[in-house]
Amino acid sequence: MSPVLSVRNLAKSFGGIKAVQDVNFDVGKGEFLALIGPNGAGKTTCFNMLNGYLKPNTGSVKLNGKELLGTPPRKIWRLGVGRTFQITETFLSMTVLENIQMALISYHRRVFDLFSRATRLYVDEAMALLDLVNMSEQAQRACSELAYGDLKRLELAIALAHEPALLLMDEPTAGMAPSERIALMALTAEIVEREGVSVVFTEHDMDVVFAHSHRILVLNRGELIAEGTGEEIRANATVQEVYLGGGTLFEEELAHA
Ligand SMILES: Nc1ncnc2c1ncn2[C@@H]1O[C@H](COP(=O)(O)OP(=O)(O)OP(=O)(O)O)[C@@H](O)[C@H]1O
Repeated sequence: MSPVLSVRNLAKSFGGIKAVQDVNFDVGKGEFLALIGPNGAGKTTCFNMLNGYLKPNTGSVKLNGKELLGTPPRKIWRLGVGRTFQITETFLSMTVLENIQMALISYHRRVFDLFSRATRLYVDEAMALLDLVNMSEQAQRACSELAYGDLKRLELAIALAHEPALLLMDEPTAGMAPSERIALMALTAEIVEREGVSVVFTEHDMDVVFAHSHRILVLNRGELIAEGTGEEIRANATVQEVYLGGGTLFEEELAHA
């Protein structure tokens, strides 16, 4: 089956810093792919080139065979590359349901004059999305009252509102307690399976990475140094050297392995 995303020879430098160098990988339909690496490895730079926020020096990024480079971020989003956004202050004052409705209204390019009218739009679709992240019972709650983990689930539902083919999640569990991280990614994995969405995520917590990803890509100093299943990555000597040398979380993980 042809890949959903195909990345070839992707490179980006900032002055003398080679943030990403000659990166190549594919993402299959329904694949849950982790992009890991020590601090400064180039993960965020890679993501920002995939979603159009950063222009690469060289390379090609194709979504279902269509070249994305040179396409503005909003258009890339419309073509099916989604990302999770943090819910900002304004949206925190709205209810959970209203937040999803706003995402749907924006996706369907509906124009509305008064918010009172907007409250009637896309209720069923919004409830279905809330159901997907097990939050339908919290539909009428104000977002400002939500626990942090619930807010993250809501952000996931919002990202799914435009039915992306590929979802990019840059450190989706940042700031969460370890048990919450596992739960959020377990839910994401379940949705990936059920809806056939492809996901690429970055994550510093190796327990989360090994628990749920189908495949792992390892970046170091901008270069892809390894690719494989959790087991293959754990056993990879180059990866161990990079992480042990860097003294990161991975060190603890390897000690427990
Ligand atoms: N806008 C920028 N200007 C200059 N240098 C940058 C810029 N963005 C990233 N870099 C540099 O590029 C390299 C890769 O950074 P990047 O943020 O992509 O790494 P990362 O793997 O996401 O790191 P972290 O895990 O710490 O978020 C780093 O050396 C960083 O300092």
